[in-house]
Amino acid sequence: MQRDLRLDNVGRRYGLRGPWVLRGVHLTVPPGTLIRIEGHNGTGKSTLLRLLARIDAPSEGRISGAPRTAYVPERFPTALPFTALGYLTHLGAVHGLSRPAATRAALEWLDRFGAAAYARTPMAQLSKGSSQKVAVAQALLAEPELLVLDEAWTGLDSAARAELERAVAERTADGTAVVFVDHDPRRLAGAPDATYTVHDGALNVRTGQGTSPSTGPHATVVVQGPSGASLPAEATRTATATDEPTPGTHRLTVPASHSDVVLRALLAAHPPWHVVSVSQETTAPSDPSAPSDLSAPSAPSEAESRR
Ligand SMILES: Nc1ncnc2c1ncn2[C@@H]1O[C@H](COP(=O)(O)OP(=O)(O)OP(=O)(O)O)[C@@H](O)[C@H]1O
Repeated sequence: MQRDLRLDNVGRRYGLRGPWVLRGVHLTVPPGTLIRIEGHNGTGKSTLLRLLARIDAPSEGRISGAPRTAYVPERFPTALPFTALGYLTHLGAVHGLSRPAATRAALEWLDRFGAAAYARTPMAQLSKGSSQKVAVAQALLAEPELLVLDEAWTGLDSAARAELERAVAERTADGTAVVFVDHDPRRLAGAPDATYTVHDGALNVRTGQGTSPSTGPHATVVVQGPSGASLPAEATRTATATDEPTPGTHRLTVPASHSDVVLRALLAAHPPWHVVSVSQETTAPSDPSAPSDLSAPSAPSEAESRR
């Protein structure tokens, strides 16, 4: 099965004679990549994400590839006749988990997002924030190959926002492709492999945001390993830069939102790597003016919500 999702010359308009919302869109989403989509209101970001999630079809052009996909829509339907746990368990079963495994996974995700107390609350009675946690949990539960997040952070409290950033970092390190839209430019700053802008119906790659992103908070992790050992693949894949200042001592620059995942990979290696220091820079990695010690990645700050 082809796991790369590919859009070739894709166009979408609503209605036979409606204006083109998107036209001539070419995009390939390889496994393990993190892609940010930005653009002004109403430019077609959600339209593009619905096409990527394959819940909408293009009016012209072709979409190929069939990764197992999970999607968090901009507006999650809450009036469902289930409890939060019942809904997630049902979806887990749809995704092929046994019922006990689905229940276990559902409870784990609700717990990670601080919503375990609402497991048995009917969906229709959940607050906006709690139902957003269910929306996010249903997508992560599926362990997808492609995760499509349409403003999934909106409505979450700061702990849950940080948890979702961690979950994205874990998924991409595991080979899941993640495509997201978020109104906060600081969301996963420095982490995306590519950023695209939707403008006038076209999708343009934003220059200066290639495989070595230079914006956003980064952490510098210094580790020492067994002599001659290579860094774990998960760590090198996530790092935006690595070097070996002295033999056996490696320095990795990683997006702050991904530092947990890198540390876990280093500590779980056989034999484990020795972590000498972790420090966070709150500005671009090239700016040496603001380093500060860090034992755990800080929660991202949130721009004022549009809604
Ligand atoms: N189901 C639909 N039927 C008709 N028009 C639609 C439909 N969905 C979107 N549109 C129109 O397509 C255009 C792009 O909408 P879309 O929601 O994709 O933009 P967006 O960039 O995600 O906007 P926002 O940032 O406000 O969420 C808008 O003009 C919108 O009115």
